[in-house]
Amino acid sequence: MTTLEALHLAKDYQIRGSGLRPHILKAVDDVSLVVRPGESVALVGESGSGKSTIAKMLIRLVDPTAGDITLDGERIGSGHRATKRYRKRVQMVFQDPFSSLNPSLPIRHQLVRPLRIHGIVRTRAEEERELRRLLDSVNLGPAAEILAKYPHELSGGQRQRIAIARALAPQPEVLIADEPVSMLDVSIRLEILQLLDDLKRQRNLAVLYITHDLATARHFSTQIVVMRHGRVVERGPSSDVILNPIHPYTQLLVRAAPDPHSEAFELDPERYRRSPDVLVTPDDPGPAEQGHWARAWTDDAAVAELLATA
Ligand SMILES: Nc1ncnc2c1ncn2[C@@H]1O[C@H](COP(=O)(O)OP(=O)(O)OP(=O)(O)O)[C@@H](O)[C@H]1O
Repeated sequence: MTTLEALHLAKDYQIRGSGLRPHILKAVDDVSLVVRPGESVALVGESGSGKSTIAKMLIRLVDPTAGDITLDGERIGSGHRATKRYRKRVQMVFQDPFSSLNPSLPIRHQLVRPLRIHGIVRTRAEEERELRRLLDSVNLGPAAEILAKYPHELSGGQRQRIAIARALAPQPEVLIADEPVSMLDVSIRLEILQLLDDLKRQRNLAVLYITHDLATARHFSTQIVVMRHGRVVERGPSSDVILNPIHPYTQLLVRAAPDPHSEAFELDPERYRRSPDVLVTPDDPGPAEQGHWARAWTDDAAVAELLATA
């Protein structure tokens, strides 16, 4: 199985404001991290700290200004073939299940394409078997019914399960999940996170979990990496970072979230269900106000489809 490593990654953007001289924004500045098989690393930090830019570099949507990305110690080559080989091994689940699926294609089509393109299936019989296996793995069924539906006929949670199934179709070894539940109704967030956790165990996946939510970061990840203004300010085993934060910024994040010694941080599912807002941090305005979080690149179903198929 595969270890994904980012070494001294950096991304600069040139910013041109009206009346201002162009300047360089260091969106990501010298970030290194390792995600090992069967392990989940949570990347946390407030809006604009550079988390999504790291995801975009790791999935090869954006070229780093500096630094390296390696799989099992090997650098990633450039060009279409190398990118396709890489994306077979490293897949991504997007934030917004309402726009990451192509609205004009039935679910069958959206799952079959990555299976065929990455050579997972060759015959019709294999196709049917693999489609059912994929739907089973995300707890969706009956298969014939789901496969015939269009995205608008599914709930947000069902769509995110399909998006996860599509990411799993190439049989990746690394999964990057960028705020995978923040657009979903609070009542189903835990289910989807539990599903990702189960899949991680069953498939020995290396998972990078990007989130604002310290409680789920602690519960679902072995390590937490805290980012601020493009840099890592603290990292360590999840419980250590949450219960004994060292950097003042991490202390601030933890203070702004529910009491780390409280049940909420233990992520008791019963309590979560009874008071669904208990895990909503100040950075997380809730599904109704999250429109602005849906960035153009995650909004674009074509990008999500491209990642699964090329
Ligand atoms: N294409 C771009 N051009 C210019 N600046 C960009 C671009 N993409 C991101 N940025 C800037 O880079 C910084 C990091 O953005 P990024 O989206 O990575 O943060 P984030 O931590 O993922 O935030 P959020 O949690 O809100 O998604 C921000 O200041 C953002 O405005």
